[in-house]
Formats: sequence, C-alpha cells, structure tokens
Amino acid sequence: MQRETTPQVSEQTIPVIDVAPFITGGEGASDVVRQLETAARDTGFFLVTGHGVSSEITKRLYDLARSFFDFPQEWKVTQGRTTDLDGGVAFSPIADEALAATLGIKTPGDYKESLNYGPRLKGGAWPDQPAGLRQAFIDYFGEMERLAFHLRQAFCAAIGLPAEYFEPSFVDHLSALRVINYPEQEETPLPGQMRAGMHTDYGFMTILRSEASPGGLQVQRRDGEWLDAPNIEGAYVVNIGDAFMRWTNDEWVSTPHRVANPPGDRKGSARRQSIPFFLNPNAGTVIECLAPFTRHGKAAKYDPITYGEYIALKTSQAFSKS
Ligand SMILES: O=C(O)CCC(=O)C(=O)O
Ligand SMILES: [Fe+2]
Repeated sequence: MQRETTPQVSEQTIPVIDVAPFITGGEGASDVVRQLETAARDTGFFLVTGHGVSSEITKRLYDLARSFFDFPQEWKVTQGRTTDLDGGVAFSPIADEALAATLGIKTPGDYKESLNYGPRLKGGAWPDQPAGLRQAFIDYFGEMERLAFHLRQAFCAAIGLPAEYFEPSFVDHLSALRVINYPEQEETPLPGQMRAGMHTDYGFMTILRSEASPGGLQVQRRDGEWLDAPNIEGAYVVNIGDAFMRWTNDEWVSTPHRVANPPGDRKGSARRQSIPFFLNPNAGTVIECLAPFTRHGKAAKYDPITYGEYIALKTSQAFSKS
C-alpha cells in the first residue's frame, strides 16, 4: 500500500494495534499488517496489545531493577563500571548521557539513570544484589526477541519481502535492553535539561514498556508539536529506528521523541521507570535500500553501510555532550 501524500497533521496519532491475529495466524492477520504499515509510515510509533509477552517476567524485571535503583548512589556507581564481560551489566548514572547530542543539540545530561544489558554487549560483573537481577534481564530479553521476531515478519508482509528476509541479520544480533529510572526531581532541572532529551533511536526498532507518570514520553508530530504517548496497561510502545528508516529509503519514519520533566507541582511524586528494548541487527548487516522502495523509478538515497559502522558513529555522538 503506497501513500501518495503526506497525511494531514490532524490525522497523526499513535494507534493501538492488537497483533494477536498476526501472531496466531488467524483471520485478520492482513488487517494487522495494514495497520502496522500505516503507523510506520505516518508517525513511526504505535502501541501493541495481544503481544503474548509474559506479564510475570515483565514485572519481575521491573521490580528487581527498582530495588537496584533504591540502593545508595555511592554503591551504584561502583557497579557495572568495567567493560570486559560479554553479557555483563553497565550502570549509567544521572546526567551521564545527553540524547539530544545525537541530533547536534547541546544540553546538560539527561535526568535519568539506567541499567544496560545485551548478551553480545560488553559490561561489568553483575551485582550480587538484588538476587535474580541478571536472570530477570535474560528472561525479559527472550520475551522481547520473540515479539521482535513476529514484528519483523509482519514488516516483511507489509513491505512485500519473504517472511524470513531479515532473519540472517538477527543471528548474533546486537540488541540492548535498558531499564531507566527517572527519579523524582527535588530540584529544578538545569536549563535545557530533560528526563530524556529529544532524539531518534538508532537501530531497527524499539519496544518500550512505558509507565504512566507526570513527565512521560512525548512524540513529535510533523508540525513540531509534541503528542503525549498514551499509556495503556500491558501495551508496549513500538517505534521505528534510524537504521530501519534508512533501509526503507526514509519511507518508514524514525520519529523524534523525548521524556518530559514532571510539571513543577508534581516534582516530588513523579518517579517513572521505563524498559526500552533496542532491536539492532548484527554488525555485518549491510543497510542498503530494500528493493521494494526503489520501485517506480525511485533512487536509493543512501550508500550501503554496515550496521557496525553506523552504530559506532551514533554512539560516539550521544556521549560527547560537552
Ligand atoms: O523512557 C521512555 O519512555 C523513552 C526512553 C527513550 O526514548 C530511549 O531511551 O531511547
Ligand atoms: Fe528513544
């Protein structure tokens, strides 16, 4: 389904899509594919329900990460600070990262702290408390891999590619799982400082477990206005990343988003914890305009690049905030 014109801004919302008919292969699967495609072209953001992700595994990771963040700062900063272990953990303290730097915008570091893990990413030794933290990351990572597999297959159906087209790119994939704690803000943030500055995600797609809170996820519309992402219990927010946008010749969009500060009167009651899973292909994957996006005489906008080269560039930008 090819769209001829840019949608009117007023049509731009973040749809909620029940993906169960696609996953189970039932009636309505093609309707799911159509809804996903429309969302991926219009805002690049949608919520999914009917995804089959275990609520027990989600809750276990949420609760254990929360216990970790409750430990004193002096102890946390000694955890996961080396980078010599595949599948280790990395702790990133408040203001360590400024996401807006990836868009060339200079801001103070984001008002958040996070725990980061990927089976093929380097990190440090896991803390011995809270017990079960590592296993909770591993189990949730598995849940995300399963949902991501179904979504990739649906994307292939939407684009007109064989269902398994992307699978070689996800052998030994470089995906990352992050739990983010946005603490209550006792003090007024520095000028320009946000919970997470405006950015796009780097990779293929992100699957986010969000949380309703004053000061939450906002998505930028084409006219520059910010939409609050809806919060639906048990739903996941999915968005297209830059690498996939490039793969589709910019037809599927990676949309800027940010996490707003809580309003002044809610500073002390606005802790928020989110869990993004960044789905990334393996380093050798060549990102090169997919054939269906050069139909009708359209030219590929970008040269081929390996994902390894691409991610190295993006990451170095995010951590150079001075
Ligand atoms: O916490 C959120 O809701 C979004 C975080 C985010 O966009 C990111 O870490 O890339
Ligand atoms: Fe993001």
